[in-house]
Parts: sequence; structure tokens; C-alpha cells
Amino acid sequence: MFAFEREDSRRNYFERAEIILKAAEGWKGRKPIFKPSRASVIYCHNACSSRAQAAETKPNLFSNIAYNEHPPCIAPFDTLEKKYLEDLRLELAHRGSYVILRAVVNPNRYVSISTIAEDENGEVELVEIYNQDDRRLPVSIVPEGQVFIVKEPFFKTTSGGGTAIRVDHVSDIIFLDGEDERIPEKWRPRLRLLARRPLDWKEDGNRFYGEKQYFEAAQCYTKGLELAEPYSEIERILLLNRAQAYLELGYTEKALVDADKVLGQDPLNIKALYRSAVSCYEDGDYESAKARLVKLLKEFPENKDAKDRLLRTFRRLQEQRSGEYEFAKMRNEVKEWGNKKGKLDCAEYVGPVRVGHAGSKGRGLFTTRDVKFGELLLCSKAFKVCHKEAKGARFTILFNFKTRNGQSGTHPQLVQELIQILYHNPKKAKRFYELTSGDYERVKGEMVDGLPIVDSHLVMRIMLKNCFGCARLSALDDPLENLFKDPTEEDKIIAEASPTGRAEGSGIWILPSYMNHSCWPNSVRSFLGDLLIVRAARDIPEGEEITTDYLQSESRVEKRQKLFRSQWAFECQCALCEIETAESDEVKDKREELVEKALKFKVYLKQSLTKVGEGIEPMIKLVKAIEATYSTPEFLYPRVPLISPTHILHTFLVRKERPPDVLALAKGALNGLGFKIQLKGGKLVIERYGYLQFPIISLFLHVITAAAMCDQPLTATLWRDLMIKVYEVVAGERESFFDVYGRSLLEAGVPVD
Ligand SMILES: C[S@@+](CC[C@H](N)C(=O)[O-])C[C@H]1O[C@@H](n2cnc3c(N)ncnc32)[C@H](O)[C@@H]1O
Repeated sequence: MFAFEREDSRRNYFERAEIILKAAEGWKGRKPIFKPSRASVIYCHNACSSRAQAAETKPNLFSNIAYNEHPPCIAPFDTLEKKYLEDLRLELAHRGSYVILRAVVNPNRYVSISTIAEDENGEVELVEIYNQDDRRLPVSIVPEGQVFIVKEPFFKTTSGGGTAIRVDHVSDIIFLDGEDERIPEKWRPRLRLLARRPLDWKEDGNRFYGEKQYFEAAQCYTKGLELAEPYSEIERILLLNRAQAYLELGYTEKALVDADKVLGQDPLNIKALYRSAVSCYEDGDYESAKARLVKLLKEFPENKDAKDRLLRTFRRLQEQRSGEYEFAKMRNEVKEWGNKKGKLDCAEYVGPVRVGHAGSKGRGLFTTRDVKFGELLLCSKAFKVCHKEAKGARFTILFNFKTRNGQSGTHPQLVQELIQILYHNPKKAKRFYELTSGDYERVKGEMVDGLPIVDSHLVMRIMLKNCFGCARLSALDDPLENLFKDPTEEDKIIAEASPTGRAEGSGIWILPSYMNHSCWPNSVRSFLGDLLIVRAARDIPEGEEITTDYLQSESRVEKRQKLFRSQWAFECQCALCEIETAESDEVKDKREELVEKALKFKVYLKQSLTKVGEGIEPMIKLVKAIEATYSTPEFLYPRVPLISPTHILHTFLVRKERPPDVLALAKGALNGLGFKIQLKGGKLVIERYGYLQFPIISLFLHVITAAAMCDQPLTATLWRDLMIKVYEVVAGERESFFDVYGRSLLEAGVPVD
């Protein structure tokens, strides 16, 4: 998140937009003074289409502005009154009304789908349609000539100074097909289509399906179904085909309804049994999937697809019960996703945790029994995740002039994709709607005109409160290489603007969303593809609240609190915040200044070894000076801002071959984070747990490397074993340890078996 005051390449755009939108508030309820001609509106649209096309070839970084929230229409269409474009007034959602429009151009997609549409009087207006499914081409949603209704249209000034009807809520727009009686006479097709039979629609649908155009295929099957004789053979075929198209689209609930309808007529229909089982499987309902597959295999014991699926179902049930996963295989799979979107084939695991009341924090997650350090608390599958690595990931700077804050990342894309899930899977949606939305006032009603009401602003609010920034893998294969990798321009903009300071994707995981924040939490979260893993960062007694660190940042208390207030509307009262708040500004300013200086030393490391030598002594001084700014014992006040500088220092020292210094300093650094590590019974044990997040794993590596270089192989091996244990906690699994650190250990001469 960033403040508008900041120097930014986008500043001009936002400043200009702010002036226009401020002025627009004064025009509320008025007609626009100036209406450009039809020709010029269409000319501007076409110019934008060329720009939008050009933008698709560049990295996708969009700008968007958060508008006043206006709830969706909850009134049925037949209770609304028709209006024309000339009746619309600025900055208003026209409650109780609708407009009927026809697109006069083909659309373009920038942030929204934009088109120019006319009303029956021939007046034209720009229409911005948000939150439609990204997988569809805009032209398949609103082609030239498409007639549509906008319920309770919101008419507004655009950031460029023009006007537009903005459609935020998917349930507010109704696309009419050629046969619809609501289409005005003058827009009806002159030539009526020859009477079509369900079979024709089936064939059209199959053609679309073959071309992987699943929406269009499903639409054709629906048309066929409208004409099909009830209980006929063609009805069954159309239902089965539509179920398959829905499965491809991820509309599992709709697929199940279609397959079950066929089973109602033909209980042993093999395709219906299989497709219904797949719907249940994809929804994580493995018991139902199993029952359906067993039934299928009783009748058709040789069916290979069903046998394979049943085997997979047994594995999922096993994962669900035990929390035992094939992590190594899953990790390799994630690595192979490349720039494709991916989803792991695995179940959720809910360990010794439950949702309960957490006093003034609202709900929270609690342990149901005593838990040991490192234990798996839960593995949650993403409700929806937008990884930045996936092709088509859209990074957007979303600006809110009211709060003067920007939010950047894949969040707007996440909202858009969430909306589509909620719109098409209403049962699944219930779990999402149970998440907190802060003080947002929710509209009453779930369905209108037979369709789910989806309030985009509510989805945005829930997303902002509950989403996690994420990487595809918490542990990258070459961590040291990563330390020196220069961020791309795109990474820099996003990193500056994101709440965590990192350029990352974002996602929603339902159960982890109930975890409240602590700056020194008792759990660690990690990511493996679309799986979020939470492990205990220390021993946790039964009934204790499980906390997570929302920011995972080394920044100082005032900055953290500002973010908590603006994004999550709370003030953190954890022990760390209390101690840090009580410190004087002078001490904190000094520490911050020293840390900033220390971080700059990274530049020496990137250069030659000769340069490294120049960096060592001043860097040691700086680290010592930072340490000296602390007066409270480390087991109460871990030295978190020292993690990065210490890592840099140790890398310096190892490169200049000063292992004894590293050994002493790295052990001291772990101590400085609150850990007490002792040799007991020939093993190293953690006697006191300190601050534990992924970056501290490098401190272990430094101890091991240094011990090996000091000819202390036993010490190196003991620390390696402890490092594996800690790695499991911060990376979620231990199977990848040698993939990630094997090379560094081998180079240091530490055994890797
Ligand atoms: C992701 S939700 C956590 C679950 C939430 N408590 C609930 O009832 O659904 C984030 C919200 O929880 C509350 N919260 C989280 N951590 C908190 C803390 N340390 N102190 C007070 N409130 C907190 C804030 O209201 C925040 O907006």
C-alpha cells in the first residue's frame, strides 16, 4: 500500500483523475453539460481499442480507481421502470429503473469490458462492464448488435472527464438473446431464424466444445434444453453434455445438478454417474465421489476412468484424515506449471484446530489439544488464487481517493475471478460470505430473477480483509542466487505498492482466514502451489489462539500499525508492539537509519571479492551498533530488523573465509531472535522458541557452513539436522530440503544424506 503523496510514475494520471472526480461530486444529480456526438464517441472507443490491444503485448500493469460503493440491484426485473439515456443523472445509481441498450461497436477490454451502446432513441453512451469472466473474449460477451438490460444503472464521470454507465455487479446486467420478448420491436432480427431443433443446438454445442469454447457450448446446450421434450433421449444427452462443459468451466455445482437430473431418470447412466462423481471430487466432497464411483463400478467393473478416479479418491480421503501428503511429488508438479495456471490434486487437512471466539478480535482459530513445535495444523486449498507467475496475471494499481491509498497486485483480478466462482457456485459461495467484511453493510437477498446476487464491493471488502499475499513456492531452489537477483521494473512498482512490500500473487483460503494477527505469531504459513500450509512455530497448549503474521515485514511498529489500521481496521496489541511502542523515537530512528545503511552493503557482495573485503569491517560495526540499540532482553524483544543485515554480513564473511566469526555471530543472531538451542543427549534441541519466519533459515545455513569450514563436521551435521526440522516448519514440508539447500551444503562439505 502506498500514499498518494509519493513520487510515482503514475502520479500525473492519478492527480488529474482526482481533480476530475472531485469536481464530479458537485455534478451529482445533474445531466452532463456536454454530450459528444455519436461519431466522436465511437471514434474515441476505437482509438482505445487499439491502445488496449497494444497493452496486451506488454507486461500487464493497469491503473484503476475505486469508485463510490453502490450496492447491486435486488429488485426483480418486472418491478423496475424503463428509462432512457437522456433520463440518467450523474453520480447516481438509478434505483427502481432499468435501461435497455444495444451495442453499436465491438468491445475492448482494458480493466473492464468497454462498449458503446445506444438506446431506442438513438442516443449513445459508453458502458463499462466489470467483473465478467476473463476466460471469455469480450466479443463473445457483448458483440456489436447485442441487446442488454442494465438494472439500476450507475451513471458517472470517468477519470478522463467523459461519462459512462458503470456495471460493477454481474447480477445487474442481463444479456438478451434474439428470441427474448423484452427486445424492442425495432431491434428484433428482420429475418427469423429457421426453426431449430434440440439436435441442432446439440451439434452447435459439440462444435464449440471441440474448440474448447465451453461457455458457448453450454449456452447451446441450454438453448437445446429449452426446446427438448421432457424425459426424452435428447434431453438426457444435452444435460450430460452441458454437465461436461460446466465441469470444464469449474461450475461444479451446476454440473452436479445436470448429472443428477439424468440419474433421476436413469439411475445407472454411466456418464451421469461419472460426471456427478467428478463434480463431487472437484468440490472436495470425496465421500460422495466415492459412493458414486463404487456404484458405477458395481455395474461397469471394467471402467478404467472410474477405477483411476476411485483410486485418487481413496488417496484424497487418506490425506484428509492423516495430513500425510506426497510433498516431493506435489512440489515437482508445481515447478512444472511454468506460466500455466495450476491446481494441485490433493485434499484439505484440518488438524487440531477449530474456529472460536477471540474477544474483541472477532472469531479466531484455536488449538483443540496440546501441539508440538512443527506439527501440521492445517493444509488448506485455495478458494481462489492468482499467482503472479501464471500467464495472464494482471497487476493493477487500484487507487482509492477517499483513503488516498493505493493497493497493488493481482487483487482486482482475484476479485473478478472470485465473483465468477460465487456467481456460478452459490453453495460454495456460502463459505466465502461467512468471512469478515468489516463494517460493510450487506444487501439482503441472495437471488433475483433466478440468478445469484453478487455484490462486487462486498467481494472486494472480504478479499481485502482476508486475502494472503503468496508465492507459488515458499522455498525457492536457489535461495542465495535470489538474494542477488535484481527486481524487474514491474516487480519494483508492485513491491512498493503492496502491503507486504513484496511483489506477489494473492489468494483466498477459507480456514486460514480465521487466524488473527500477531507480530510474533505462534504459527508459520507457507505455500505449495495452491495449498496453504500452517505449522506450529513452538509448542502450543490446548485452547490457545493460533496467530499468524499478516505482514511478515521487518518494518517498525508505526508503519505496521498504519497498515493494520488502514487495511484491517485494528490496532495490534501484541507484546512486540507494546515493547516497541514504549521505546523512544530517537532509538527507533537511529535503529532504522543503521538498518538502512547496512542493507546498502549488499552492493559490495554483488561486486568482486576484493570489494567484499572493503565491506566487512564497517558492516560488522553497523550490525553491532544495531544490536546496541536494544535494551530489553531478546527473549522478550527479538531483534527482527537484524535478520537481513545479519544475513548479508554472514555471506560477506563466508566469502572472505572467516568462518569462526560467522559461527559465533550466527549463533548469536539466533539467540538475538529469542532462540535457546542446546546440545542434549547428542542432539541439538530448541529449549526456547524465538521469532520464526522463513528468512531465519539462512542463519542455520551460516552456522553449518562455518562449522564445516572450521573442521567441526559433527557440529555441522547436528545443526543440519536441526535446520531440516526448522525448514519443515517454514517451508511446510521437509522433502524438498536437499533440493533447496543440497548444493550449498555440498559446497560446504556437509553430508547431504
Ligand atoms: C482475516 S480476519 C481474521 C478473522 C476475524 N477475526 C473474523 O472474525 O473473521 C482479519 C480481521 O480480524 C481482526 N483482527 C485480526 N488480528 C487482530 C488483532 N491482532 N487485534 C485485533 N483485531 C484483529 C480485524 O478485525 C481484521 O480486520
